[in-house]
Amino acid sequence: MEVVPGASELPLPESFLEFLNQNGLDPSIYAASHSTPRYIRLKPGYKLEREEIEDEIKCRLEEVYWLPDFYYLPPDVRIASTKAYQEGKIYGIDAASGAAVLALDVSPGDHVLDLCAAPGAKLCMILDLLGCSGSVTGVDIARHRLAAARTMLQKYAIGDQCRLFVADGTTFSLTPLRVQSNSTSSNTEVGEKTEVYNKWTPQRPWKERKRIAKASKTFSQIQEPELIFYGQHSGVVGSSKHNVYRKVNDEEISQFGYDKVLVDAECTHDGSIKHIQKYEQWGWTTLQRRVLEAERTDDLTVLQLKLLTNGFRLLKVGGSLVYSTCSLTVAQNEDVIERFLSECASAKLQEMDAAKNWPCKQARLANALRFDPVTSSTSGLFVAKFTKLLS
Ligand SMILES: C[S@@+](CC[C@H](N)C(=O)[O-])C[C@H]1O[C@@H](n2cnc3c(N)ncnc32)[C@H](O)[C@@H]1O
Repeated sequence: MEVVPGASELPLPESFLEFLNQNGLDPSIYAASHSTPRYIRLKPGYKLEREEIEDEIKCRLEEVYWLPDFYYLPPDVRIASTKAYQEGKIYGIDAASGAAVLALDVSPGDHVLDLCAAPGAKLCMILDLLGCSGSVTGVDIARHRLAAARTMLQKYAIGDQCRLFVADGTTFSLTPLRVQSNSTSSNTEVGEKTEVYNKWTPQRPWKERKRIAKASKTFSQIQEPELIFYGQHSGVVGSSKHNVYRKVNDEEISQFGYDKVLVDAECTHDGSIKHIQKYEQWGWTTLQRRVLEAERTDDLTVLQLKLLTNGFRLLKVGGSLVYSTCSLTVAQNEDVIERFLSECASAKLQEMDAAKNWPCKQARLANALRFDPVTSSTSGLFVAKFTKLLS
């Protein structure tokens, strides 16, 4: 496949330039990609170690003026081999991703759902913002990716209030464990032995390991979300399986659903030039096949709408949902949102209080925002926030 040194000064393959063209995106938005800084976030409590960390990585950590606890470094600085990273004092996370999490406005005590959680950078930030009450439920359809998120929780020692489910976010239906339901829709049989969750341990009994191995091969046949991690204060320990997997009706969800939901949807990743550049090694034909084919992008917009709709269904009245993608196409963002708003009368696009001084652009819809490398010096990201009205 011919690779054209386009207006972006990056060797972008012809098919990607064509994809940009078809979606009305100017390749020059990537012109600044080589100089886009590397961003890190300091784990709360480690601010005083900033100088020590600077000595180790041999450069200054410059504060991101519009995003608390975020710093930027020259793009070529590597952090993976540093002690600060290995000891879990710093996270590598793009500032635009940080903005999407900040837009959620997480408060201590919130019950938060992260519907496309893996590999977990935003999940970690949500947990850091949560304080010591409330819970976070992370869901992802890709088991190996969610297992990587679990490793991150352990590395940063922040999993105490978190539970992770391998599940399809378009049908996931479990509410946070605060539901005090009078529901008669109990599915516990009279006399059924009540199994209660004990402290989570990575050692799974043989029978369960066998079931997991089978399940990971045939996800499409699994009906039930698979709990692959839960922290001591996630609400799971001491709860019965019946309670964790209890089905609740929509009326109960409007009262006891999640306070905040993040739908960081699967997308073509075209806003993240670092992701696209990985195809230089994987092969540009793989990019064509996996990302750009029209059939795949059509399926994606259907998936995005389903994820958004289901995430919103699980939100309680008065709660907030943030929808983000690292695509800059209108089809995966504004079009999905417009369709969703036309189908869901209780959804209202909301202004993002945190966004007052963010260096981003207004999207085609009022209150929705776009980050791109040229305007924001970040990776590309689309962010919109909704609130749930009483219907
Ligand atoms: C953009 S990534 C999420 C990144 C993540 N929020 C983070 O900050 O690390 C999109 C994720 O959606 C997941 N995904 C795709 N289809 C899904 C579905 N039907 N249900 C749940 N997750 C899905 C993918 O496995 C992928 O991990």
